[in-house]
Amino acid sequence: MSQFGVIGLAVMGKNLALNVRNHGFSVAGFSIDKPEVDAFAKYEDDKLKACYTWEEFVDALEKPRKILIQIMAGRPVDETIKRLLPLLDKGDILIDGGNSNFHDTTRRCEELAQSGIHFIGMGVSGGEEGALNGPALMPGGDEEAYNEVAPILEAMAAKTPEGRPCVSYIGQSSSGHYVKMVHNGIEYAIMQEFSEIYDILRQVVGKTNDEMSAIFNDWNEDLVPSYLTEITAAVLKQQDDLTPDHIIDHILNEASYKGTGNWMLEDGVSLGAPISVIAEAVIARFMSKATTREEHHRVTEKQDKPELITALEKSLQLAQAVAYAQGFQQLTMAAKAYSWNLRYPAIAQNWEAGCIIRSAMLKDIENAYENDKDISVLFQDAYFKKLMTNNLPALRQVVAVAAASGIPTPTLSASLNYLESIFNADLPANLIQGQRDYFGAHTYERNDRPGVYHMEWYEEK
Ligand SMILES: NC(=O)C1=CN([C@@H]2O[C@H](COP(=O)(O)OP(=O)(O)OC[C@H]3O[C@@H](n4cnc5c(N)ncnc54)[C@H](OP(=O)(O)O)[C@@H]3O)[C@@H](O)[C@H]2O)C=CC1
Ligand SMILES: O=C(CO)[C@H](O)[C@H](O)COP(=O)(O)O
Repeated sequence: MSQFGVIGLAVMGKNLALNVRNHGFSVAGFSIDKPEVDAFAKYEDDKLKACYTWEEFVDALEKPRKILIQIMAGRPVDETIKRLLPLLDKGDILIDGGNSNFHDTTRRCEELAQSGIHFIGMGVSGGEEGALNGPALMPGGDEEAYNEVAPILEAMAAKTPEGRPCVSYIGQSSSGHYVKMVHNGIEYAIMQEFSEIYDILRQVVGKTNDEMSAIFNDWNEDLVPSYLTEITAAVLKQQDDLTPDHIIDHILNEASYKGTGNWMLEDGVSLGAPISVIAEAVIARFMSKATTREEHHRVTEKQDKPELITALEKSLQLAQAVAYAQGFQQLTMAAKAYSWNLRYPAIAQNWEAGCIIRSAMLKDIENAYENDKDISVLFQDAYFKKLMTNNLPALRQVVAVAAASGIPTPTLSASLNYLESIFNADLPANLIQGQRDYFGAHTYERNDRPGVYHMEWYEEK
């Protein structure tokens, strides 16, 4: 009998199953796609079983069954649960490891609780390589069920540099999938920040692909050590296999998306979360498909100055911190709105290895929330306040240089505007309140006395 089951044996499911097996647990795998099962069967041994029918799969599992569903999110997950339910027993545990929308997970938690099936909505990050060698896992939902599967999840998860597993119970209901959604929103933001820095390096500083690759490699050892820095250097260096050029110069500049970043924005809007950088990153992907591609005037004078390259590195470091800060800010607002008891140091720890947004900075974020779990803005923490003070002049300089050169910097500019606004007691929203009260009698509050006021701005005609 197998200790763990995986449904869906595409890139993620197959590698997660192999990961479980490689950590000494027996695993059974099933997919509705026969070629996927055939490919999986090639790994068969005394700890790995490939199953060709739903019944064979369910019967191969030890009770209570522990089943990871790793398939395309959306309706396929509901269809799979519907197909499985008659074959399961009360007390069995279902884990949805796909990128499911958290609203679907909330509903599934409620529906499955009524059937006596324990349900865990689990965010998974790390791509193909992470799935095999150690992903970051973000499980939420039934805590009792989490404790049952924790030994397997902890064994398969990535480990932080200190050897701690990148998995822990996130919280109630759909909070695990919510945290994965926020992870992806941060991912969109940091990726867009990299692309803007790349644009300035090539257009304004005039660096070649190999030079830019070397610069990102240097930064990976310096102020911006992260997986995304590492792969940016690798992507820029890669030769094309169809032409003598670098592949980057032949990749169409339209960014696709499956939607998790968009979902974060949708919920951010409903919560009133000031996630401007993530919003700009989502919209930048839309813009990459919407642009007319007509050339406009750009200042072409090159500025190959070491000071500008240093300013770009400091800007990227600070903008990356803003992306994380906005993600955590939305998490704190969601925790309040949805009554989740989220542990922010544990979430930062879960992201320290294995996932796409892993970086050395996450340890500093873990420390910040360990020191004060109630900070509403990451830059209230002493370490991040100092980072902001040190790097803000560089970010101002970079945004100004880009603007003067006609280079769009939606996320770098939004990062700057966030920092200029978030500690600003003098924002001009008083004028907006005056206008609202003028045209719509919407009332306003005063800064010198309590209460709600309305001004008779004009005489009625
Ligand atoms: N790829 C990545 O880097 C990451 C992916 N994820 C998430 O993990 C999940 C799996 O991703 P990935 O491995 O890339 O594969 P896909 O997202 O491409 O999903 C393919 C799998 O879903 C199965 N499937 C589709 N429709 C159904 C259905 N109606 N019933 C049962 N199975 C169905 C497919 O079977 P069939 O071939 O028959 O259609 C196949 O096994 C997704 O939710 C994805 O968002 C999470 C983190 C990273
Ligand atoms: O979850 C992931 C990484 O963390 C997946 O790779 C996801 O598909 C990335 O999002 P998008 O496809 O929208 O860029």
